[in-house]
Amino acid sequence: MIKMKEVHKTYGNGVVALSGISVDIQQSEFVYIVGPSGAGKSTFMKMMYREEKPTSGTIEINGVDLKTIKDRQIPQLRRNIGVIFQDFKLLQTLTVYENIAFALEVTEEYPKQIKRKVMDVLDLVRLKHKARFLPHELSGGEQQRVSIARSIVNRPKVVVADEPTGNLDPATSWSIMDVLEEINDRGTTVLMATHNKEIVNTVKKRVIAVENGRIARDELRGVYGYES
Ligand SMILES: Nc1ncnc2c1ncn2[C@@H]1O[C@H](COP(=O)(O)OP(=O)(O)OP(=O)(O)O)[C@@H](O)[C@H]1O
Repeated sequence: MIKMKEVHKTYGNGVVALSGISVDIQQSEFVYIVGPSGAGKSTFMKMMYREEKPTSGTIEINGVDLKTIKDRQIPQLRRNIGVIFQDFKLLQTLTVYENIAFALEVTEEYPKQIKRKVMDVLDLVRLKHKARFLPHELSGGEQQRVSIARSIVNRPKVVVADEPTGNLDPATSWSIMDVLEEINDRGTTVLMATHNKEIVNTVKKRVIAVENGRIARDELRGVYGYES
């Protein structure tokens, strides 16, 4: 479902962030992207939702070639790919409910359907009771669960999570991991860039290690393999 072929990325300042990345990821896989700081993990993730374009090479998601896609088709692409960030990126003036509904309204759904879908995902992340809260009234873990709910409300086939536990304490990180595993069990492909050694070494999944912009390891049920 995700095919990267010989992907290179050189930023405008001349930094080579990725070189010669080729990888195949199947529907329903759970993949950790690990590697030292500055190795190219975020750049790899940004390619998936076309925040960045490759300098050369091809990326295909669900048969759609991201290189030839037109700008006006990007919103459609992004509805098929849920994105979760380390810093949640919730809209601070909107309630939990509104933050999630916002992601749906651009798809022009009926109000009744919007309500059902938002409450369903809030149920999944165990936050139905906080639907009317504002982001600043929630803990970090709760905010991340809202952002996960927002990322999956359009039922994307792929969820891309860039350091989703980076700002959270260990116990909260495990609860986020539970939610991501549940989404994955329902058939969604999950790509998670992380520095969380304990999670990677405990919840065994495919591990793709990026070092100096290249794939250094790609192992099923792999290990974190770095000191921190
Ligand atoms: N927008 C940008 N413009 C120029 N250089 C960039 C840009 N974004 C990242 N880089 C550079 O590309 C390289 C890879 O960065 P990237 O953020 O992908 O690494 P990372 O593995 O995610 O790091 P970390 O674990 O610290 O988040 C780094 O050398 C970084 O400085």
